[in-house]
Amino acid sequence: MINLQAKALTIAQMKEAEARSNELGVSYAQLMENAGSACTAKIKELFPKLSTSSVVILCGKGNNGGDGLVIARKLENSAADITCIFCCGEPGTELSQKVYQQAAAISSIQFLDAKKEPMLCHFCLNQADLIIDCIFGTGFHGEVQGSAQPMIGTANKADAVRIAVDIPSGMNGDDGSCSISVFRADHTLALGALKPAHLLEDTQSVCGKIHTLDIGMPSEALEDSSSVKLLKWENLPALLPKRDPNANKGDFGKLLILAGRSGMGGAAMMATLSALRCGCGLTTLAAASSVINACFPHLMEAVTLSLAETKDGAVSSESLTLLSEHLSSSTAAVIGCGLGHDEHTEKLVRSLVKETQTPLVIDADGINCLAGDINIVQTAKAPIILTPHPKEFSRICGKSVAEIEADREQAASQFAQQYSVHLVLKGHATVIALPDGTVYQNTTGNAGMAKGGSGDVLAGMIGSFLAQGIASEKAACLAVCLHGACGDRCAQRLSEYGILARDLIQEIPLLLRELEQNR
Ligand SMILES: NC(=O)C1=CN([C@@H]2O[C@H](COP(=O)(O)OP(=O)(O)OC[C@H]3O[C@@H](n4cnc5c(N)ncnc54)[C@H](OP(=O)(O)O)[C@@H]3O)[C@@H](O)[C@H]2O)[C@@H](O)CC1
Ligand SMILES: Nc1ncnc2c1ncn2[C@@H]1O[C@H](COP(=O)(O)OP(=O)(O)O)[C@@H](O)[C@H]1O
Ligand SMILES: [K+]
Repeated sequence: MINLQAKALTIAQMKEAEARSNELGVSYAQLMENAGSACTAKIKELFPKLSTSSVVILCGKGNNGGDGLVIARKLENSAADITCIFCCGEPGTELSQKVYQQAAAISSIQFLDAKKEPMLCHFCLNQADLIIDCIFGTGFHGEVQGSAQPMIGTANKADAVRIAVDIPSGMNGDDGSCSISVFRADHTLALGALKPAHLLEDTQSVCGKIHTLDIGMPSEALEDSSSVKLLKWENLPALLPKRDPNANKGDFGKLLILAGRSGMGGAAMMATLSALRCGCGLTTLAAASSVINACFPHLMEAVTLSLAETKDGAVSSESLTLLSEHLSSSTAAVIGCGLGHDEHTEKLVRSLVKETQTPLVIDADGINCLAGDINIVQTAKAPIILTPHPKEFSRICGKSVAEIEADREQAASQFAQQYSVHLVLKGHATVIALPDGTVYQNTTGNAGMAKGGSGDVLAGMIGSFLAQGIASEKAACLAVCLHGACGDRCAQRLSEYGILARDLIQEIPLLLRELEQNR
């Protein structure tokens, strides 16, 4: 697994991360102290008028309440007055009791109990300039009950800035479901990492603006979890191997690209040129004879293999033996870009996928040729990377495009695990899902790339890295993120409207140069 920071940690994973931090020497008490410090710094930044302001901190009896008590202590000299309201009785955990003792020693902090002095609590909330919500965090379940409920009600109506610590009280951190009574925040300070609820569209009006705060958890504690990992440009230098100075072309692999029916020569060319630009030793384009004739003058560095063509311009299944031979002497293959889909190509593709042991990237029509019975990928002998866009994915996974788009990571991961393939689900924030359940989400790329040809470029790039012996996971991550970065650079220069897929190919060597320098 490539070690990257997780996009979001579930509550269970967060608890694991806290336990690992503890094992690595950052104690629970230290984490709470750090959380209080990080929140205080962010609150000062978000609320510069603090020195003339009344601050109310709503505290629960768990550790979220403990965070509130640390914040009260740390804000002591910065605010005009500070009131802590215990909404569920006095602190109940060992940690929160300890920080309560420390806060209680400061005479300027007022402590109220919502059950015993409700009128005074409502009054303070109505007078407050800033309300900080520390009633419930990751330990919340069910519906808000008891005195917490009216406190949240008054806080939500008060003319104050509202800041929630970790999770707005009344919201479930995993699924974002909300109690009838939920604290409505202008800002939410996510401690250590985002929780899944922070990322949901439906919860944005409850969370307000979300800020993720570093609370000093060691990066190993956060990285080591199985949730979605963000793939960023900064991660790429480590994925690009150094080329051996003594190497020859045979050391950088042989890629076979089976692409291009008549009329789709552009796709074949695009995949071939991008493979060449990504450093493969020898790249062969196998395509319908009319495509080879048209492309040949533009592919000086590639080997071409002219295939028999049907009267409709498709690659004929007669080429099976020839292709099998070439495939067996290749170190990787890309199948599908502009290949077309008819009975000939289907027979050809299915036979190759069934027999070969050469690692495959299957794209576009290659995927369509398998859609009739996708179980073939499960029994295939070769490692397979599938690169569908959502519509192609819909044909092989049995879900509608809307269902896929509703949770792209989940849909991709389920498929990758079920069929034991690497799946690259393309589109905005391309998802890379591995058979072991690991999921990456790409952060590069833009809508300027939503044009015919961009996907062919990506297929060629993945194939090229794969042919050079880079493992499927790294080859897919490297190519996807680099491809998106090429799109971003091109958009800066040429606008999202004006970029062409061929511009992405020209950008590849420039960005590879930057990666080589940053390695
Ligand atoms: N662990 C660490 O190292 C660190 C943790 N940190 C902080 O701790 C937070 C998690 O703390 P936590 O686990 O104590 O849970 P928390 O959210 O405070 O609430 C639990 C309390 O609420 C109660 N309760 C729940 N639902 C209820 C309901 N519907 N109505 C009424 N009561 C209800 C529940 O009662 P019970 O379920 O036990 O009956 C229990 O008493 C986390 O979000 C972060 O802010 C940071 O400081 C960093 C270090
Ligand atoms: N809005 C977007 N943001 C980022 N990348 C995008 C966006 N739209 C498309 N792309 C990328 O462009 C490529 C388009 O591929 P695809 O849909 O297969 O097109 P084609 O096969 O016609 O080239 C994919 O790599 C995809 O991730
Ligand atoms: K909270």
